[in-house]
Parts: sequence; C-alpha cells; structure tokens
Amino acid sequence: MDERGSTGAYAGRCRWFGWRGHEQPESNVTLAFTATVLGSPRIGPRRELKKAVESYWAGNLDASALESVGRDLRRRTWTELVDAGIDSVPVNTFSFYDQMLDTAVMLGALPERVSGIDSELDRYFAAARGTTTIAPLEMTKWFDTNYHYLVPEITPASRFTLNAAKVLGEVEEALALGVPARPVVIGPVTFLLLSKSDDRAPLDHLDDVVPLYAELLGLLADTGVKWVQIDEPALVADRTAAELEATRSVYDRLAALNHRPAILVASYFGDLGDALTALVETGVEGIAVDLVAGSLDHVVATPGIEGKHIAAGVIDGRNVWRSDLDGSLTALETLRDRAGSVAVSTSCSLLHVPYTLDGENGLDPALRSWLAFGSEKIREVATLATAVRSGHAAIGDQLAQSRAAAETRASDPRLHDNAIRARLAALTDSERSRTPAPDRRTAQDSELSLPKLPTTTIGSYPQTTAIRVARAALRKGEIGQAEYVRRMRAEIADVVALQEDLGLDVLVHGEPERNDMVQYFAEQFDGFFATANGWVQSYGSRCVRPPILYGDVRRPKPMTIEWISYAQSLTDKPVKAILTGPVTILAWSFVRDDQSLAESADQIALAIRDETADLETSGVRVIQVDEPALRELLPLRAADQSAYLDWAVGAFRLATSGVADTTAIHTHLCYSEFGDVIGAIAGLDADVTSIEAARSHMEVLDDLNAVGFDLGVGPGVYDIHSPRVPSVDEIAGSLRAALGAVPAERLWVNPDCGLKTRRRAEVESSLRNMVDAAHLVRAEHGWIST
Ligand SMILES: Nc1nc2c(c(=O)[nH]1)N[C@@H](CNc1ccc(C(=O)N[C@@H](CCC(=O)N[C@@H](CCC(=O)N[C@@H](CCC(=O)O)C(=O)O)C(=O)O)C(=O)O)cc1)CN2
Ligand code: MET
Ligand SMILES: [Zn+2]
Repeated sequence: MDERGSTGAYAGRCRWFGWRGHEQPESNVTLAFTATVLGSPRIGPRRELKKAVESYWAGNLDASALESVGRDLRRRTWTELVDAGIDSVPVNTFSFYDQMLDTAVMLGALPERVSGIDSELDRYFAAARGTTTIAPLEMTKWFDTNYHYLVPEITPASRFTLNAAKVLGEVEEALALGVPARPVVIGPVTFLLLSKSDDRAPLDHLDDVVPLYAELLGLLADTGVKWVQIDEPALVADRTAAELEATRSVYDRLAALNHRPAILVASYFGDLGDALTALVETGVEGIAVDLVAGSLDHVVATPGIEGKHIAAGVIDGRNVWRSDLDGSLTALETLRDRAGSVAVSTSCSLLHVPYTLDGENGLDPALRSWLAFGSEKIREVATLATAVRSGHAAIGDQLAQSRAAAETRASDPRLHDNAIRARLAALTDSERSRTPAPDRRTAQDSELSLPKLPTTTIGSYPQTTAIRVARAALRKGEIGQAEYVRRMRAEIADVVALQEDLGLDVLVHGEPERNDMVQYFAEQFDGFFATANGWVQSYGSRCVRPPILYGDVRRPKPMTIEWISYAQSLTDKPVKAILTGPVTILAWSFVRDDQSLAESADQIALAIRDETADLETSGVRVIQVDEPALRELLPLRAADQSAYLDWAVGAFRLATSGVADTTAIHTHLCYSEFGDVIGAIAGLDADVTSIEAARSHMEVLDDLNAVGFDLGVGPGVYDIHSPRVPSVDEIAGSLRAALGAVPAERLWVNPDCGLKTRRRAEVESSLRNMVDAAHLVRAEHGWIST
C-alpha cells in the first residue's frame, strides 16, 4: 500500500478542495467520504411500497398509513447502508412514484390541470396516473434503462417556486437517526433537458430554476448536511457546445454561493466526455463518474481532477455480476493517484438491481456465487473502501472469494454450447432476409382474406387476480400442472369468445400463461436463470423480475404451441401467435458481460426462429415478434448508434425470416420516441408493424413515410396506459387521420400496446368502440364490413 492509502487520505481533508474565493463550508470538518452508493431501490425488499401504494389507490389504505410504510422503508434502507460502513448515505432517492415527478413537485412545475386537487398526495398521483378526467404526464424511458420517468411539462404559464418539503423532511428524518445524509436531487440541466417545453428551448428556463436550486442549497446547509448530490445523467449523452456552456455556468453559479453544502455532481450510464472538463472547471467539490459504462482513462486524463473529490463508480449498479475486486482496486488506485480524493461508489443508483440474494434459494449455487444484488453490492463498496484505506491485506478473504468466483464462472461448461456456436458461425445473409415484401403480401392476402382496416390487439388481455393467484398456487404446489393448464385454458376460451363477440378480425390467445413477456421465455431457455424475488421497479408500482442471462441460449422444446393451438381450435378467425424478440429479451434481462450483446442477441434469435418454424408447422399463419425495447437499447451517443442498429435489426431478421411467404410476420413497438430508429423499423422488414401513436397523434406515420416505409402499419388508435375509454368518434377521427398518411391496403387498427394492466370492463368498452370505429370508417369509403 502506498503512502497516501496507508496514511488515510480517505479521511478526506479540506486541502484537497479548491474552494475558490468564498467561505469554506465549515473548515476543519471531515468532508470527503470514502464509501457510497448513488441511490437505493425503494419498492421494498418484499415490494412493500408497491402493495401499499396500490392499496392506497384502491381506497384500502389511508394516507398516513402509506406515509408510514414509506418512512419504515427509508429507515431500513439507511440502516443497512450505515451498518455496512457506507459513510455518506443518499437521501431523497425514495419516491412514491418517480424521482422526476418529485423534482417537478420540488420546482412547482406540476401541470395546471391537476391544481384543482386539494390533497397534495392525490395531486401527485393524478399527475402520475391521470384520473377519469385528467390526462397524466407522459411517461418515457429513463436513458437506456427499463425504468420509466414522468415527463414534466413546461409551458409559458409555468411559474417555478421552490417546494423543498420532501427533501428537507427526508433529510431531517435521516439526521434524527444519525445517518450521514447526502440529499440527492436531479439537477437543473437534466431536469430541463428531459422535460417537454412548449415555448422555448428547454435550457432557456435555467434562469428560472437555478435560483430555486440556490435557495435549496441554503436550506440544506441549514440542516447541517455536508454534501448534496446533484444528478446530471443527461451529460453522458451528446450535448451541444451551448448546452455544455450552460452547464458550466449553472455550476459556477451554484458553487459561488457562500452558504451551501459541498456539491457532488453525479453522472451515470456513460462517459461525461467534454462535460467532465466543463464540470472540473467549475467550483463544485465532487464529481461522480461511471467507471463501468464509462472509461477510467478519460477521467484520469482530464486536467483539474486533482482538485476534485471523485466518487468512482466501480461497482456496477445496472448488472448483477459480482465485482472483480482486483480490477476495481486497480482502477481506484490509479484514480487516487490523480484525483484530489476518491470514494468508492456504484456506477449508478441501485434502483436498477434487486435488493438482495438472500432468499434466492432456488438459484444454482455456482451461479449464486457469481452474483451480487443490491445488498451484496453495498458490501462490495465497503470492502473496496477498506482496502483503499487499510491495504489489500485487510480484505484478503474477500479477494480470494472474488477470484474463486471468477474462475468457476470462466470455466463453467454451460457458458459455451458448441452446437449453437457452430450453427451461428455457419449463418449467411440468406438467413436474415425474406422474399421481397410485395410478393409476400400477395401470398398472405390470399391466405388470410381479411377486410380493409383489419382490427386486432397487441397480445395480452387483463392479467386478472385469478390468473396471478393460479400461478402463485402452482408455484407453491397448491395446485398441479393439470389444474393450472385447465385454468389458463378457461381464460383463453373466455378471451377468444370476447374477441369473437367484439368482431375483431385477427385474434390472440391473451397471454394469460405469461408472468411477463420476457421472463416467460427466459424461464424456458437454457442459459437463463429466473429469480424468485429479484424485483426491480419499472414504473410507478409496476415491477419486473429481469432474468439473468449467463450462458449460451438454447430452446430445449417448443414454448408457445400448445396455448396458441388451443386458442385456434376455438375459432375460425386467424389467431396471431405472440413471441418476444431478441433485442427486447436482452434489454429486459441482466446480460452476460463476457460476450457482446450482438452475439447474445443472435443466440436468442436462433431460438425464436426455431419457435416460428414450429408455430408455422402447427398451422399458425400470423406471428408477431414484439420488439418494444428496440429504441431503449439505442446507445446514448450518436457515434455508437449505427453499429447497434445493425446488430439489432440483424437479430430480428434472423428470428423472423425462416417462415414461408404465406406467413405474416408482425412486430410491435411502443414506449418511445421513434424518430432516431425509424430507418431501423423499416429495416426489420416485418409485414405489419403495430406502433404506439395515440399520444403523438399519429405523427409517427409521417416519419415512416419519410423513410419510404411501405409495409403494413397499425398505429395505436388509443392509449392503453389510461383507464379512460375512448369514444367511437375519437377513434374514427384517428383512423381518418391515419388514412391521410397511409393507403387503406396497408393500414391496421389496434390499440397502442397490450392490455394486461387494464381492467376487463375498460378493455371490453374500448375495443367495442375501436371495432365500431373501424366499421364506421370502412362504411364511409364503401368498403364492405363483415
Ligand atoms: N419486463 C418487462 N418490461 C417492460 C414491460 C413488460 O411487460 N415487461 N412493459 C413495459 C412497461 N413496463 C411494465 C412492467 C411491469 C408490468 C407489470 O404488470 N408488472 C406486474 C408483475 C408482473 C409479474 O411478474 N407477474 C407475476 C407475479 C405476480 C405477483 O405479484 N404475484 C403475487 C401473488 C399473486 C397475487 O396475489 O396477485 C406474488 O408473487 O406475491 C405473475 O403473473 O406470475 C406488477 O408489477 O404487478 C407492466 C408493464 C416496458 N417494460
Ligand atoms: C410492452 S409491449 C407488450 C406486448 C405484449 N404482446 C402485450 O400485449 O402485452
Ligand atoms: Zn407495447
């Protein structure tokens, strides 16, 4: 151990900091921390918050009981961090719904339309979820993750005012418990760049909001906290020179305040690039860098970091692999020799990983030894901080365990399946292409003989309590497989009957047997593991259990045929089979870090391709391969995007090009702004693409036209994210608008997305109106309606 490490540079003395020309925040105090995380999960280790919030919405829990669940979860989170040896604890990363929405509340930027609701909590939830009369804020993906944030709306009428009650309340709660609290807020640059602004460029509002951040910093200083964390993840994406200049000016202004905590600007999900230089040149004391998605070399090479406290994100907050402690230590020591001081940290908030491996007793023991979930990552941070402080010998046991895990993992035979690798190596371009689309269309038209503007749905029907209870009972052994199948078939029969009654043209089986569209397939592939309790928040109270891809992917047997065949046996209408595409399976799983995503995608694609062949053999004529995460995985930097789109489109085509011309391949895309991937959507070469469009008023159709897209398209005619039932007129209006952009021969009629989160009654009314609207518009054009 070199001198600085052994003499405890980590005790963090003020001499590391370049406090420039203003009062030093409390000199002679220990300022720099040594071990931290950037944020914590909040749904609760047993999804306590999900359950409480949903009970509150249902009217079965009152506000004070809900508050107390929140308080309890916060206390447990902080206690765990402190007990593990984390000496600076993020506070205000708790949320009843979403941290961007919390920030909008903090800045007084909730939309006018919720202002009539008296209760603060109900106003908050109305902005998040809408009511029968109020539209919610839009929801979209948080960078390249499967977490969704609410998009704040900024209008000329926005009057920003500081409402610091939540952050101050949580800080006081933490301080009262003796927690070394570091309040966390989303920074002004990221907040504005991620908002929707209907007047000026988003950053033109900086002058309105920066004074509120200044006021907040003063209030936080009053509480006695030493540090504040200001999250600016927007700085890891490409930013213009003007945006970087604006960032520099914001942090110059905040750093110049003479009554404030030390500022840690946190970045995550990638490299800061030029933004690092801009930040280093300001007077902020600390910068958090992501050393998993971003590069150490860049940080080390940046002049000025010798004056900063660097929170080094060496522990992966996005993936579940146990850290290579030797590698992390090397990085930390390299950085320590350059930076003012260094703290061990996670690469991003632990929001994106499950709470703990405790209780995952079904996991293969070898696999388990390769993993670290939230609690284990917290301990890895503390372990590394010990080594940096006291030398490697102080963590001898942990180093040995980390090395042993790496060795058993590298040599595990399940990681390499030679048959699959040989099959992939032998692939040619012909396995990624089909007959030209017009020829396929002719073949499919005579096969299916559908009316103009055919109506269909995206796949799932409501996941009722009865369905979930049946699955839970099967899991606990209370019912057998035969009884489970009987109950799922009853559900399928019900959904098929409903669709026939509604008069839909292409039916689906409703996906009742799927716990989740990704997990369901992962559970059936070799090479994936599913967790029992590895829940991660996706949005609001909705959670997912991302499966873990650890080895080569193989499909031991068909996965969907029996369910689809059963549904088809009940009707003369075509039943569309639904599969999940390779990109989405990867995006919503924890992926292997020992091979490229492109390789993993092709392995999954081969397995899906085999499933399409089996479906076709069993008589299925329409197969939809969902890729809702196509846009989500798009790299944040433009320079990396075309390589991604090439392999993503290639994997989809590998999955879908093995079928005959007479078999229609559909795909479905949702949850995003498609502008950046429009060319890739055309490249998928799917016969029909159903795409979210209701909230963007069909604009996506013009974008598709602009790239010469000439395949079938089903722009979503109503938003399934809201309980509101759209009227016939409204849907007919959307269809008429769509017909202005797309010839009738190519236009399909469907909702924006699957119906699994909706109630049965809403679904029935909405779909009835949708089918009526299709009939109305067909009649207007003299196309006969069946
Ligand atoms: N992975 C994934 N990501 C996605 C989506 C998606 O569908 N899947 N869609 C987009 C939006 N995100 C979403 C994420 C989750 C849910 C969702 O509905 N989640 C469900 C859980 C789904 C699930 O895993 N269900 C399991 C377990 C259900 C459960 O909680 N069972 C109870 C017992 C039964 C009961 O009493 O209800 C238990 O385990 O305690 C099942 O059906 O088997 C929830 O949070 O409520 C919807 C959309 C984008 N990202
Ligand atoms: C998030 S996309 C969902 C697609 C899926 N087939 C469903 O209908 O639920
Ligand atoms: Zn969807």
